[in-house]
Amino acid sequence: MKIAPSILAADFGNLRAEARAAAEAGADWLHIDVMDGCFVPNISIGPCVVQALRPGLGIFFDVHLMIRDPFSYAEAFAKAGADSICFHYEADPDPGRVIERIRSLGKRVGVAIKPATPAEVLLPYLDRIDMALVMTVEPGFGGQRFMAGMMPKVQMLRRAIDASGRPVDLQVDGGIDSETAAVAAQSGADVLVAGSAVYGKPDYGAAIAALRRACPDRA
Ligand SMILES: O=C(CO)[C@H](O)[C@H](O)COP(=O)(O)O
Ligand SMILES: [Fe+2]
Repeated sequence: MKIAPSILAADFGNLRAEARAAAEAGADWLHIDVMDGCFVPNISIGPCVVQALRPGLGIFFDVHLMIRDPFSYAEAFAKAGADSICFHYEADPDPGRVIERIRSLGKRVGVAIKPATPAEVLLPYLDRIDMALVMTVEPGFGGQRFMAGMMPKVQMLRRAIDASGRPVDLQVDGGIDSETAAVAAQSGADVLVAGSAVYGKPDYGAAIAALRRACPDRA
């Protein structure tokens, strides 16, 4: 199980130290939420912030693009130091061309689906992506309640990924805490994003360890 703290819940006045603290506390990936005020009703950070965080920080940068036109912006995030670029299926009428674009930039590629989007839309792309992301909140804000109703989508994708034989990560994002981490892991997720459940706690190491402990062995 990989734990990916989301810096959306970090102290933005202290972002470099916060990113480093999560890495030193045992995080596997750093989840970086990018919001444009168009695709979602909130604005967070852009490529220059990703670039500012990169020097001296070896942790895997998992960039979650909640923006319109990911095709055009992928290059800026790749140059800024993203390791993985995950865009929303709903953000481009031709997700295949965005996948190819990110791949051509030499980055790992993920595709995310909003709660109203059926998981079946991802099936045609499982042969060419590195990660599928099932949102368990409406994208746009941290600190929302986990939507357990998304678990059948996670279960279906777990079966499809296993059947494909490809190493596709299955990420769940939104409302993860010790209780919901167990639910997501049991459903087949292998990467958990956690904003408030890490950055909202006084001890990041203990918070990450608690999430890991909550997950059953299968995960
Ligand atoms: O993509 C996101 C919101 O759109 C965030 O990654 C997510 O909400 C994490 O925050 P929390 O764990 O507090 O729910
Ligand atoms: Fe996210």
